[in-house]
Amino acid sequence: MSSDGRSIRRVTLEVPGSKSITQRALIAAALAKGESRLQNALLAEDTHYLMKALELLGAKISIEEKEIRIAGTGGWIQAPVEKIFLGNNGTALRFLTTLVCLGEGIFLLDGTPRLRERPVLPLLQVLRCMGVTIETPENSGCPPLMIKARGLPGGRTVFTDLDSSQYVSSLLLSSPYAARDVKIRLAGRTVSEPYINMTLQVMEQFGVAVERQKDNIFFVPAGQSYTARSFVIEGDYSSASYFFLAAALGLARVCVPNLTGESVQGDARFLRIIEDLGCTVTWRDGGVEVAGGKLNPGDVELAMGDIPDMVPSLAVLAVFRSGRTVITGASHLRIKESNRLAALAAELGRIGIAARETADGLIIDGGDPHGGDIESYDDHRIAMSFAIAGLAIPGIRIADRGCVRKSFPGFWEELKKLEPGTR
Ligand SMILES: O=C(O)C1=C[C@@H](OP(=O)(O)O)[C@@H](O)[C@H](O)C1
Ligand SMILES: C=C(OP(=O)(O)O)C(=O)O
Repeated sequence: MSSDGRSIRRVTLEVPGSKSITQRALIAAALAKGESRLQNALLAEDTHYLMKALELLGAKISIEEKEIRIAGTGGWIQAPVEKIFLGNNGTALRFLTTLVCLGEGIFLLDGTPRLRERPVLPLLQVLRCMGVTIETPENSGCPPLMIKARGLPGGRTVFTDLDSSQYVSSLLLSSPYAARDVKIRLAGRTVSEPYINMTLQVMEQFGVAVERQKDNIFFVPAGQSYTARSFVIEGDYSSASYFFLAAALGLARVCVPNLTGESVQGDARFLRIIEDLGCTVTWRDGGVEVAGGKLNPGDVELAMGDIPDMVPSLAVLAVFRSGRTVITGASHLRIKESNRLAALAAELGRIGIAARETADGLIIDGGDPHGGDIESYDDHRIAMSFAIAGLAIPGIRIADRGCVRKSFPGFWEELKKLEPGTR
């Protein structure tokens, strides 16, 4: 029953395979020798850019019956004549920056104007210290990158005060093929740490051992290689968060199949957050069911540094709570597909919600939202989170709906199941 006594219908909503696991599995499979098969992989703009790039680097990839088949390179990376264009795929840009170092020759990595604003400098500095020659012709520490590769030398490295975990994942993923052992130490602040754990898990699943000598020290022995395999990818928790949000707002009881409670995906924590805010979460039949509708009032503060992609979903949830929601630890949202802190503050303002950007997050006072035209900033997560607000408030229109193609091309189709009057 909803708070006004109406019974709430149950809706099953499907999400594609995890974007982050798919991209790691693609890298491991492309470096392995022999054929790997990825089932339930994400087929979306980001993964298409990565697959196209891996083909240019020598992997053979085909998609048959939704299964991705990859004949790996065995670590022999070829230098393409053309430049490698990655759209606005930050993960692929960072992962390939180290991977191309395994080859010999000149590699050019580039992307959209927004990708050209997304930093890679901390990773470039580490690779340069190892002896790799890398130029950023725009002299910005951002793409386009020109990498003159002669194999990855390896050695000891330190990353200090990370603004992206993707640099660490990048170095970890290619390190088994380095000339020497690689030892990585993380100093100071780390963000998005669950993604590093995910990298370690996928490496292990493809047969590579990484020694975690301390929480912040990783040792990858040289002379290892990935083993080609069949690999099943679990559902994407980031994509599922929009449907959990819909359940939290009382739009339906939402069941999402193909998710496990023991996932390595950090974004699974969004379920615990909404549980604490008053939702009920039940695990059944290999999936999860969320019921909500009555959110606990009062002020809350949430540190989101580990799960940055959940901030848009949480920000929209905050609109519908009475009380203040303070989001901290999220300054790295400024270097995502859009400057997500600025984008969220601006768009919440357009629907009548007081939201203020802070040095590392947002302060949002829940209230009485009204309709409005929402700018997407070519950012899938802004479009998808406000789309849920649009089901709860009349008169919300989302500009550039197509930007969801980056991670969830079927989003709007799936969302129709939540529209009033559909069964
Ligand atoms: O490694 C990954 O798959 C990702 C890491 C995170 O980025 P940062 O580590 O840059 O925060 C996350 O925001 C991104 O969507 C995917
Ligand atoms: C930040 C994201 O992706 P990427 O960094 O790979 O562009 C995202 O999907 O929210």
